[in-house]
Amino acid sequence: MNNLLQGVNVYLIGMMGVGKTTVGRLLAQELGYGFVDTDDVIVKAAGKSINEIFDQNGEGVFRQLESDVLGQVCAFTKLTIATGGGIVQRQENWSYLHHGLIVWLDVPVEILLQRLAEDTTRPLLKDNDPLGKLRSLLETRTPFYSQADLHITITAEETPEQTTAKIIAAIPSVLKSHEWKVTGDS
Ligand SMILES: Nc1ncnc2c1ncn2[C@@H]1O[C@H](COP(=O)(O)OP(=O)(O)O)[C@@H](O)[C@H]1O
Ligand SMILES: O=C(O)C1=C[C@@H](OP(=O)(O)O)[C@@H](O)[C@H](O)C1
Ligand SMILES: [Mg+2]
Repeated sequence: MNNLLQGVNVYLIGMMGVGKTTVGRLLAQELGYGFVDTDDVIVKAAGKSINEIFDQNGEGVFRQLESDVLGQVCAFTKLTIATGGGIVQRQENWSYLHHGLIVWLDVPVEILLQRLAEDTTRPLLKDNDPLGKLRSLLETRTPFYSQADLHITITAEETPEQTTAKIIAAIPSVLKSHEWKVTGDS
């Protein structure tokens, strides 16, 4: 698989809680790739949590940091990159994402809510109606997520390992048609 990808980066996109960070780490191991989480890089660079960035500096500052990080990581190869759920909403980010293979992880919002019920690290979910918030974010973002090269739907019972295997099985189907023109006769 690694040979087939020829070092092309893999970007995981999708709603908060779909498992981009969890699956991204596993996928990187399977591919023999490095792993980067854009949220982690932002937190380290800013020296504060995502909640603190949103509270003290505002979402706009967070989004600019996110674009800056994405612009920097896309200069590297052999990376699996877990992005934040809102990265797709800035047009400029797509010019970075399209350097690699983009995988949309898609989980029903009811499952996302269960997974994130006790979570306090996602500022956008501090809402009186978190399910409504997730639904409305998904509605806004679906046209963007749909631009991914691969759409992986995930069921309630699926483990991160199973999702990782599904992504790996699906990658060959998109490689040949893609603009990086990854070569290979078979
Ligand atoms: N396949 C899965 N099944 C059950 N829980 C999962 C699965 N994948 C991720 N989780 C859990 O859901 C939460 C969000 O996962 P995370 O990887 O941080 O998602 P994202 O980076 O997309 O926001 C974490 O608590 C994680 O342990
Ligand atoms: O959906 C979003 O806008 C966000 C998702 C978060 O990352 P995850 O998708 O990894 O949860 C994080 O970037 C921030 O809280 C904003
Ligand atoms: Mg994450």
